[in-house]
Amino acid sequence: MTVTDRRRDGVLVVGAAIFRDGRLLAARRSKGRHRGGWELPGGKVEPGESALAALHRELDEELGITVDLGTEVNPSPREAGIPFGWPLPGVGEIRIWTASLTSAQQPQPLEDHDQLRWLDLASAFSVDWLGVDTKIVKTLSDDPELWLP
Ligand SMILES: Nc1nc2c([nH]c(=O)n2[C@H]2C[C@H](O)[C@@H](COP(=O)(O)OP(=O)(O)OP(=O)(O)O)O2)c(=O)[nH]1
Repeated sequence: MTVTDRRRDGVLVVGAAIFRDGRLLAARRSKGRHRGGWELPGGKVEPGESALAALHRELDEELGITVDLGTEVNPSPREAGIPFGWPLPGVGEIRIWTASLTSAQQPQPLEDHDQLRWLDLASAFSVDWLGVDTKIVKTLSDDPELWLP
């Protein structure tokens, strides 16, 4: 897979929609401005780092897991109007990929999170997602294949 490290102004954040047995992994932030909000795990791309390298690094640091990445989850062209990821107002943008665990691993909230939860489609909106994540999860919920047990 070829991934361009295009970016608009501001910080580039990357995240993973990790599915296991038809459930999506949600993580609750334990500190900072977004404390208590639920997100897709990931973090900021560091200078000189590729987006995908950053994503694998963040998942290892935050959850102690290794993943296989699937496809990028993009906003609908109508909503985005441009071929970038999801706008993070005042921050930059976030790009999201679907992912699966490479083996039978148990993600742990090692840093940045205090709770993890696996959500099926029926409970996908039962947590208080950060603003843009609500839209991302809505897009994910439109693809029933991801949620097959
Ligand atoms: N990781 C992640 N961040 C998100 C999501 N949705 C969302 O608005 N954000 C925002 C919150 C933060 O402003 C920014 C990500 O910063 P971060 O704090 O996770 O990144 P990091 O671990 O590299 O940061 P740092 O504490 O080392 O500075 O993006 C999401 O689904 N996942």
